[in-house]
Amino acid sequence: YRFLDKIKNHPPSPFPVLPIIGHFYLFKKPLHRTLSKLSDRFGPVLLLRFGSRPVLLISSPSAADLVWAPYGDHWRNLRRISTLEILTSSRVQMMSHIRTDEIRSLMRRLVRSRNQTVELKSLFFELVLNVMMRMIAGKRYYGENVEPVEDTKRFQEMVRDTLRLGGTTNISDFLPVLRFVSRGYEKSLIELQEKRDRFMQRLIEENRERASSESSTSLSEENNKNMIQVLLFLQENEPDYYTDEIIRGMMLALFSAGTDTSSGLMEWAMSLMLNHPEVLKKAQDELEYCVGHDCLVDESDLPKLSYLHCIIKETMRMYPVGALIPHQSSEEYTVSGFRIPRDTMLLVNLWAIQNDPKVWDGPAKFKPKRFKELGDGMRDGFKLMPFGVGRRGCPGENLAMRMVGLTMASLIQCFERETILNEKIDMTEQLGLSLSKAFPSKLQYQPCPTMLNALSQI
Ligand code: HEM
Repeated sequence: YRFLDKIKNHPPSPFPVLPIIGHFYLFKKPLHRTLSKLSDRFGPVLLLRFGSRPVLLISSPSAADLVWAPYGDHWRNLRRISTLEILTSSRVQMMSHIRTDEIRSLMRRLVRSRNQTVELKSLFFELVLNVMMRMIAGKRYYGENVEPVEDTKRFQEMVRDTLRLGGTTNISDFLPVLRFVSRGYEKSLIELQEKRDRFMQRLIEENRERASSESSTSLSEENNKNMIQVLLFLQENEPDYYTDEIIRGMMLALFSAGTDTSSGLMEWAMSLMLNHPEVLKKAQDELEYCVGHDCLVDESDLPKLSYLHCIIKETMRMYPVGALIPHQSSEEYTVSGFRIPRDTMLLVNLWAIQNDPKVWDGPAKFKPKRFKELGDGMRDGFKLMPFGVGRRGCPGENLAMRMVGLTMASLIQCFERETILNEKIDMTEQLGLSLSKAFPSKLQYQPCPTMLNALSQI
């Protein structure tokens, strides 16, 4: 290992990677915690080598501006399209009816299944998938009024395979010499990718046919367009730039970056609130004060719900769903006088930064109110960056905050909930690269008597 001040103008030296893997596998700790221990022991900025690959591990807010390092071409196009065309605030706003519809459909489902046990993970995951797929392609695949047709089955199977393969740790990512062990895994990944490509291409063709058969006026109305239609419209003028491959890549990027993250955050936040009834009570009081009982909370109410906003932020601080942000320098790069070699993987340990006792007061405590005291200036010091920062920061932040905010607000406003046998929810983290719950949170929902009237109207 080398500390950052020692790597100035030196190439990375080989780091014995076995202790990391040993810790990961033997002590069964999630990787962000293992790497955090390593940083505690050797320093907050380490240059390691995994096989032939230099890896810069950052666990300190003062070094986090390294995430500004240059990035490669292959992602630049997708990035540009997502921020300038697809996830602009006006388009996200235009699609608010989809989020409202889907959240109301979830509420009807919960009213119907009162006294039955529900699993938060699948509930939120299906909600977010429906929202994302309606925004992308105008179709939903789960819940009410969804026919079990071939297309639906294919989509659901594809999602299952993605979760199964995505949740597997591939040992050859850490030790490339063991590549032969993971050949079967790599083959399954390639097959899955081909399946997803065929599925996405079919959706593109369907929308292309619809565009040519529908009147040009109905499609020129921005409100009616899904994301594929927006991209096909752009393709007409710039076919070499907006190719079908780019459209498929865009769909996949939104689908994979937006679903697990948003639903994971909702599960962590709801579980934390169930374990802290005093926080839940304050959130209920806020909703009662700001919205009342006569109508359901709406996206336009979200700016008034400042305590709910603090709960979401505090959840993201304690359980950032992207706990380790990986970047890669496409060229040799110098920052603050330190030389970062080309092709270095920059791994920012967000979890370690956001849970560092030197930076946060009592970081293991769930204390939403700390954000009321600290205000929004927190970001400036790179102490809290659950969506990343700068030009590689998450382009879906606005969408995610609206979707998560409205779902949480609706559940808090309309339902009373009981954990199974009133036990505390187990907050153990799953092993793996993303930060998800090891055990699903299960509970029963009962509509609040005061909200029955408003609920009966949806
Ligand atoms: C709670 C929800 C979410 C969280 C916590 C989250 C977090 C993140 C983080 C940490 C990154 C990496 C930033 C970096 O590399 O510096 C990222 C990237 C990205 N996110 Fe999100 N995200 C969320 C929801 C979404 C949604 C809803 C979408 C879109 C529909 C989305 C689309 C993307 C895309 C396309 C990237 C890649 C950007 C790039 O590499 O340039 N995310 N997100």
